[in-house]
Amino acid sequence: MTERLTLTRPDDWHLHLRDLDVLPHTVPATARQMGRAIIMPNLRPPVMNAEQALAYRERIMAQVPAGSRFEPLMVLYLTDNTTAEMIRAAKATGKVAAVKLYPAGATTNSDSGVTDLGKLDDICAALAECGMPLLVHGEVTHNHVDIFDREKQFLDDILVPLVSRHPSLKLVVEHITTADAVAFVNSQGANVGATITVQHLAYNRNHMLVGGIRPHLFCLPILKRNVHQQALQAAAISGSAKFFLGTDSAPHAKGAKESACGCAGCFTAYAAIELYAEIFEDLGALDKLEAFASHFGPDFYALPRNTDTITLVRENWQVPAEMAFGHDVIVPLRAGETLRWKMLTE
Ligand SMILES: NC(=O)N[C@@H](CC(=O)O)C(=O)O
Ligand SMILES: [Zn+2]
Ligand SMILES: [Zn+2]
Repeated sequence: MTERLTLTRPDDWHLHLRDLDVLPHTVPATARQMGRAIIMPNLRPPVMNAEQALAYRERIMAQVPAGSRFEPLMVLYLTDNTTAEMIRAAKATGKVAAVKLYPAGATTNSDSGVTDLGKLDDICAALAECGMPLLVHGEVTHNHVDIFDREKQFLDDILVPLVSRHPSLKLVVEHITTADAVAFVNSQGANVGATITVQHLAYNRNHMLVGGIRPHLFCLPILKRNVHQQALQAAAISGSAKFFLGTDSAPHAKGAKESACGCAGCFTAYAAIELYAEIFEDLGALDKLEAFASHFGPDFYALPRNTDTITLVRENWQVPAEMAFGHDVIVPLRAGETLRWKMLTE
């Protein structure tokens, strides 16, 4: 049995740090493990232009612990008013790595998102020209489409035509949740990839709904049936460079989750690599973890792989029931449970 595992330092290609008083908690949690992270722009108001991205980056950098070389990779939030010129200006800063498409109303703080996805052609052309990836929250938002079918419908209605109009566009289907998304990504060239979260690998909708409703497992896109979970697991351990680590760690205060109308999002950043290690080990594929966590993401983004390493040791430890979160508390994924891997801190 492997007792100790040394990996190239991983990166998180999908992360929510939020802002202001919670940054002193969210930034160190990720900076301890990850070399870089793609910082999601769904603040209120969102990060819509280069200037806002640089200002947000400064607020993040102010909370990076001394000695850490953590680098936040900033992202612009597409709205109906984003122009190709704004994309080029963001690229020119050298600090903005990607652009995020949230269909309006699809998820947390997405009300300023794009309302007419048919009008994205100029933006996609500018992105393809800059070599900047388009990151998508891939769900349609129509009332008549069942919440469990929204990802598949987005693939069929939006992404298939989009990639055929922009064959060289780099596209990341974020936090994929279905066998359909795995098949879509596999059917495309090397310019189309996907992130896979801890929660979508570890759980299916039964875990969330059988025996009582578990609000801390509620995230978007929502957990699907077990056959989809199995397809995601197979993709993650397949060794295909199209699938890489993106936690979608999305903290919401305890009261906002344990509520009559609870927020979507799971907090996993505190032990992201340990959580993935446990899943990969359970799937008999610990040897596939390093490429998924540390190689395929930078390769896709055309960035160098990290040159330092982290070490995990087999050691049981109990996840706290709650963690500090600004003036509030947060309930982490797997609160109160025992994890079996622990990252050594230098
Ligand atoms: N994934 C989630 O359930 N929530 C994310 C938004 C997102 O990534 O869709 C959040 O910002 O809370
Ligand atoms: Zn999303
Ligand atoms: Zn997210």
